[in-house]
Amino acid sequence: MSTPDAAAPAAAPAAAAPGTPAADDVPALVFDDVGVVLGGRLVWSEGTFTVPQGSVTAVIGSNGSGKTTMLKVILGLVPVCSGTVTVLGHAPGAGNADIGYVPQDYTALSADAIRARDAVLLGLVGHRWALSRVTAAEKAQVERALASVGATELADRRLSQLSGGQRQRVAIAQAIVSEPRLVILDEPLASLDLRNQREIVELLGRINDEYGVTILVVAHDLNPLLAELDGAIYLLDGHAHHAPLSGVVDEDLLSHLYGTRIQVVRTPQGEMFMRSV
Ligand SMILES: Nc1ncnc2c1ncn2[C@@H]1O[C@H](COP(=O)(O)OP(=O)(O)OP(=O)(O)O)[C@@H](O)[C@H]1O
Repeated sequence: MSTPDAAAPAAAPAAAAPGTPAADDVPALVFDDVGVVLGGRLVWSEGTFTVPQGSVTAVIGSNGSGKTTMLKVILGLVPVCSGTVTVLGHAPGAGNADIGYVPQDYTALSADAIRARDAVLLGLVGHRWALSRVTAAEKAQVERALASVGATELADRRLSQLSGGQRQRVAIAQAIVSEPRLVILDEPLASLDLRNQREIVELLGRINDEYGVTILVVAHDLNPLLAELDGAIYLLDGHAHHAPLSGVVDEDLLSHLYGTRIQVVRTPQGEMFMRSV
């Protein structure tokens, strides 16, 4: 886990027995008839789906449909009002050491004056920050995480001195430094230009390919992610669903989801993209 917020004590939804080891063959997520109420209002319900380990999955839906709430349920930060949730074989919150989290407002949450290397270190030893010396092995792990996101040269710079794309790399390094099995990112492409969007998506694809890490990413625009996606959790008409990519890239579904006519374009070169028409 990479943020103090995400490391908060889990709520206690009905779920799988805590302490069950996260075996490689358990699904990343199992939702069974899950619903969530916030402030007395049902956000979404009837969530019944399975997300396999090693997959890249988008979380999509219109503004306010409950995407961030979905992530908070998975992290054990929001209790469910019905159904059961299992995350890597555990109750939500119980297996958070296996989850890396990049919040939507990473920059706002992190102290701007902190150096990139120390921000990544927080993802590894945040729970005992300043309590004990950092070991050589932990320092090496931090350098590896920085290198794997192409941020070695940024290590000594303060977050306030980095561009949005550079900060997003540091945020991802912080999320993966503890070698999690599931990485959750809340709108990591928001406010990035097209080149940085492409680079971050390629980086997520590489983390998924090389380490088999399951990736869950909230996105408003599926286009930059299409090459890497296996499927999507979509929030539609107050219900949570999951479908493989072939099921999600459907003009009627996407038009209904976004409340505007969406056309799926396939080029003779085999490329695919969506546009509002
Ligand atoms: N703590 C809370 N108490 C009451 N209602 C809340 C709380 N947090 C969120 N909500 C409401 O729950 C709904 C879902 O919010 P959420 O942030 O999950 O949506 P979202 O799909 O991530 O939105 P966006 O795309 O705009 O970021 C919204 O109507 C929001 O106002």
